[in-house]
Amino acid sequence: MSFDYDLFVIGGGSGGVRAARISASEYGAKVALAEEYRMGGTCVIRGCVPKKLMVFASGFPSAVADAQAYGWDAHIGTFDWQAFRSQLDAELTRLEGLYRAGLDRAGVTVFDSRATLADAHTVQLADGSKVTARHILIATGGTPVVPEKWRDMGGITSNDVFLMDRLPESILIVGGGYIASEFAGIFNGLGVKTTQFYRGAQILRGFDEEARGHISDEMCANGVDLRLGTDILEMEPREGGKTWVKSTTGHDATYDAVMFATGRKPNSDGLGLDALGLKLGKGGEIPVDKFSQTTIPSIYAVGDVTDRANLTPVAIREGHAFADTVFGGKPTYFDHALIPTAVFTQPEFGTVGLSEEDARDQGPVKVFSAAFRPMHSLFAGRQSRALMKLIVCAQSDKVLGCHIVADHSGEMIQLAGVAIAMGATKADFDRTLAVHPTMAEELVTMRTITRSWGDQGMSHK
Ligand SMILES: Cc1cc2nc3c(=O)[nH]c(=O)nc-3n(C[C@H](O)[C@H](O)[C@H](O)COP(=O)(O)OP(=O)(O)OC[C@H]3O[C@@H](n4cnc5c(N)ncnc54)[C@H](O)[C@@H]3O)c2cc1C
Ligand SMILES: NC(=O)c1ccc[n+]([C@@H]2O[C@H](COP(=O)([O-])OP(=O)(O)OC[C@H]3O[C@@H](n4cnc5c(N)ncnc54)[C@H](O)[C@@H]3O)[C@@H](O)[C@H]2O)c1
Repeated sequence: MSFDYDLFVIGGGSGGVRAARISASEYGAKVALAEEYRMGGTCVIRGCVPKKLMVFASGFPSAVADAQAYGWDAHIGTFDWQAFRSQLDAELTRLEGLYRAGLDRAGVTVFDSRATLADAHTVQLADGSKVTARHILIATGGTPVVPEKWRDMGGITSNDVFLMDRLPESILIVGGGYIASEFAGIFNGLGVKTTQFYRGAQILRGFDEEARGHISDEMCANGVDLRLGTDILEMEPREGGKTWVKSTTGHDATYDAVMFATGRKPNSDGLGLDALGLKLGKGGEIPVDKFSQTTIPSIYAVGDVTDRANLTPVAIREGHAFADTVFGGKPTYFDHALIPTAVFTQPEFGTVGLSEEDARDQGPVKVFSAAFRPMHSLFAGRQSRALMKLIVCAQSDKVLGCHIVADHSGEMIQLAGVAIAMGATKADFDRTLAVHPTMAEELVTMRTITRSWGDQGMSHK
């Protein structure tokens, strides 16, 4: 049977673009890709990139305050959201152009259109036309979810933040995950009166508990009004686009904006998968095997739509592995076991491997933990503390986890991730010479065990 293309990719985000480019340029496949919004997907257009630029923008007031302590006659002035936004828009347009150019160079045909599946080898475009392909890759990403009760009440999500006409004077952020906690720091840093509601006991569920507590203390000290064990009880739109909210703890206030960062769901609705007999998971994710293949052999899926680990580098690796497997003749899969990641809260959180809680459930561990006031902020008179933590298997001496709460910890954790992926032991860390004076030197100079857990009978895998 002959097809129009060897591969049709649905979705021009991190996973889809990588898969399309590698399949076409390295393996000579005839590839088409459909994108319904803007090339680059969530990461480039409304995720990692604009978010990180907002993190940078929000860091200047504290940098200027530090500058004063260092002897500079420095004053911050006011923040011009419109000026920032036009720079931001121009940068995103530039990056979008680079993505398009990359696809073009690789010889990928691009359809600026929504695409759905008509059958196991046929894609239907928004204008009704149909295109056939030997393989179809679904890389449609995810979308923010607002709790049903509060939809249509004027709340915003991370998709809307980058398109705001003006900076709100006050904001309520609902949620305790990556997005809520990052944006609480961003808005607070930009001078917006920021309240965060999280219904659970501590933000950033699933991460190391000591690190979560440390971040939340620092966020509060920086001025975020973080209310734990708190959710929205009642909500009403008010004049001038404001919103009145009553919390489950009896507090009520009117906010200029309410942002829901209450999770994301895979973009699998309306793709036509049901009709093909492809059953979705409970959260709408497309189930795949380790090679990203669905139960229909010609259809694969990568990235957030599969809800494995919803991070850009993961989507890219999955997309690349797909191309190597299907067109490169090298069966390859991405192992999701050890994922270094950073949460761009203020202070930043870099983390890789097991939390203290997960590690001690699996066997005996030694914990090395140090909280201290780093030189840079100490001199500036700030009280903020950094946290460096290593979780070590008591039997093998292998470092199982590393958790850093400090400025630039995302940069540090990238390198700690290399050592841990290589199976480094605490002794390997210890015999590495310190780089002085840095914060990271603490990672190779912690000699005293802070805590030990478990009997000495078992060892970690
Ligand atoms: C606010 C925010 C901040 C983030 N920050 C980080 C970070 O700092 N670091 C990190 O690693 N990750 C971060 N992420 C997560 C990261 O953005 C995602 O994990 C990553 O973009 C997933 O890539 P993907 O290819 O699966 O999907 P996406 O990048 O979402 O791409 C999917 C594309 O498919 C298109 N599409 C959907 N349906 C169709 C259809 N039927 N037809 C045609 N096109 C379609 C969409 O328009 C979209 O462009 C962040 C996410 C958000 C929301
Ligand atoms: N720095 C990064 O790498 C980065 C940054 C942003 C996002 N991401 C990725 O995007 C994913 C999604 O981020 P997210 O923060 O939207 O999701 P999340 O799942 O991490 O957090 C959602 C939060 O909303 C809360 N919540 C859910 N339903 C609620 C309800 N009905 N009422 C009140 N609270 C509710 C949850 O308890 C949780 O705290 C992340 O898991 C991550 O993989 C990564």
